[in-house]
Amino acid sequence: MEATTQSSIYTYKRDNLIKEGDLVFVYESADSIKQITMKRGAIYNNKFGQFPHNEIIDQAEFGQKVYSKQMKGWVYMLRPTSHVYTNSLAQRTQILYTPDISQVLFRLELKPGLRVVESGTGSGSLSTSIIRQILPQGHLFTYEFNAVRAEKAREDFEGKLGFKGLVTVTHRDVLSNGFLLKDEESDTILVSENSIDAVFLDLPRPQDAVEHAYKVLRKQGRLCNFSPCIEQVQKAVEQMAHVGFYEIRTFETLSRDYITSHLTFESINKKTEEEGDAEVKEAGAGAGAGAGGRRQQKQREKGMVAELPRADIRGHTGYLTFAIKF
Ligand SMILES: C[S@@+](CC[C@H](N)C(=O)[O-])C[C@H]1O[C@@H](n2cnc3c(N)ncnc32)[C@H](O)[C@@H]1O
Repeated sequence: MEATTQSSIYTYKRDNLIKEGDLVFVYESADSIKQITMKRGAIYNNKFGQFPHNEIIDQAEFGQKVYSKQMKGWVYMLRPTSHVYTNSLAQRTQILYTPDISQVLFRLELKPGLRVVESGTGSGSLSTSIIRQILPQGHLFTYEFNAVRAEKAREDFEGKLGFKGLVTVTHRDVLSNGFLLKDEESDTILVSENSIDAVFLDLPRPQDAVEHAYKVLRKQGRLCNFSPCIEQVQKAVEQMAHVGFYEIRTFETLSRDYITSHLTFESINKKTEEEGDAEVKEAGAGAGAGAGGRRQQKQREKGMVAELPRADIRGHTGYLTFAIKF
């Protein structure tokens, strides 16, 4: 892919330097990642102090640690990726997360050049991953019946994410009106019967969208439905079989995260002496205070690295049902 002057969620810049207009993910900690667009004169503020954009633009690189003006702490300036975007977007609805998104991209066999239909758009979490998978020649047609969400998604995709020309957001109730689509201005047919490679559904009463999906899918096109409850799955599956889908299979994705932690022997020993208890203290991951951060760095060197399961494991999100049109 060509180098560009603006880094969007899909362009890969060979030049690693952060420029004005670049979308940057500010990593404060694993649980706090903020999106900012670099603008001369602007200042990013957090608990560590001020981060003037002027001191970052044309000076810092993606992946670099940047200290606040007051030297009270630091953040990492990260390049945009789908995973980080999903974990930092403005949530307007329930969203799909990486474990489910991975299954969807893989089992729908999405690849560059494909034409995909999605409904509802929601917060655009899945949409961004689909677009990244099918660019540069593919296209996503995404439908959302909430007018405000449709407009916000259009703004995000065409503005800060740099997806103009790769996605069409349509404000529509797809259960009543289906997916056939025409550009009224140019009178061009955008979505016709048998013209789509994959359809993804994430909306209430999916069974009422199944026939619409069948109509626009080409032969061997793939359908995926995401439903949080099994009763909805049963109705959708019944309808899929009824309209002529084959290879209908449902999956539930359960994923256990492990966190890489730096454990300090110093803290283990101190605790043992004080309490006779070998409790382990984490030296802390991610951003930290300036002097404190350097102290932690030294402790880390003396400690060990361990993989610990997250306490707050994400459980059931929903069921993914896949089917093929023959
Ligand atoms: C759970 S959200 C989708 C989240 C999305 N998959 C994501 O990852 O960000 C469901 C969306 O479907 C929309 N929706 C519900 N019924 C619809 C319909 N009949 N036609 C179009 N969109 C609909 C809702 O407004 C809502 O925004």
